[in-house]
Amino acid sequence: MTATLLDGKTTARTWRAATKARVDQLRQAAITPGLAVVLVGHDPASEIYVRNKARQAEQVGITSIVERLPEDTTQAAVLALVDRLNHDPHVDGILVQLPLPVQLDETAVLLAVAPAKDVDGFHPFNLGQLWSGHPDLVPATAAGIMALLEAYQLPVAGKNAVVLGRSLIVGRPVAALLLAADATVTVAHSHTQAVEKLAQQADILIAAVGQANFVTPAFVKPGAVVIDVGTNRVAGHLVGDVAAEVASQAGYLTPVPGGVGPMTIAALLSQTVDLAERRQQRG
Ligand SMILES: Nc1nc2c(c(=O)[nH]1)N[C@@H](CN(C=O)c1ccc(C(=O)N[C@@H](CCC(=O)O)C(=O)O)cc1)CN2
Repeated sequence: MTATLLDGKTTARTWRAATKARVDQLRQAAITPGLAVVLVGHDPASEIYVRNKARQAEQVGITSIVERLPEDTTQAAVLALVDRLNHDPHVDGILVQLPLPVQLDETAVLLAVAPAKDVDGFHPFNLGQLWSGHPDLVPATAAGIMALLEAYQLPVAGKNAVVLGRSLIVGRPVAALLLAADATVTVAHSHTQAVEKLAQQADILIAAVGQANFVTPAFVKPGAVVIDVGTNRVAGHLVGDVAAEVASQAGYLTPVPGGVGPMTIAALLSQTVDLAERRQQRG
């Protein structure tokens, strides 16, 4: 058996086309969606992701502003910028690219983003909505994973899902979304005992640990859906958290690159347009 690959690149392209159609509608009503991206410092991976976000936003007709701040920026300067964006009527969505330089308090910065413009869904208000079973603005990678499962008509309700990793960006929000979709969810992390055995119970296995080739065939129930969220650079190559041999054990598998990554940006753009549509409804 060889796993069916879940093609995030193609699925994201289709999603972006739908998003563009929504932008075209808004533009007829003289509304142009606006996305502000705050990038502090020069993390090379963040530079790539921010460039891709801005380029793809422009391709679907969203105006994107990238606000760059130097590596040694103070907390006060970041908060002042976020406050300005919170009050800018042309900005529908604000995101602060993570990780932030060490001198900055990430929690305080994310708290400063107005919940109604929190297109990344990291504000405690939106996380509270998510965990209380009423997801609204949700973290993009988690939304992208759910959209990919839906695009391939892979059922979630009643399935056992195991999430490897408990990060703010992926593990926690995808666990909440799987729960909201009626899966039985287990979150494993660095202190979890017998993680292989636990993972073997999964119909849906989400690998978001940030360790190349962490998930071997011994983790995978034959036929399981395996979602690889890893973006590890090994000898200049991008590799996931899932070892290549898993392809002969899983039923469905996301490739890296070309799986979850493109879906993350497609989800972000779609959610930016959700916010612009709300602006239109407010009149
Ligand atoms: N504020 C945020 N920061 C970060 C997030 C986030 O959702 N919000 N997620 C990650 C990085 N990320 C988006 O920001 C992201 C990661 C990967 C990709 C992607 O398309 N990957 C491609 C490969 C690209 C490459 O060559 O590196 C793929 O997997 O095919 C998009 C977005 C951390 N920070």
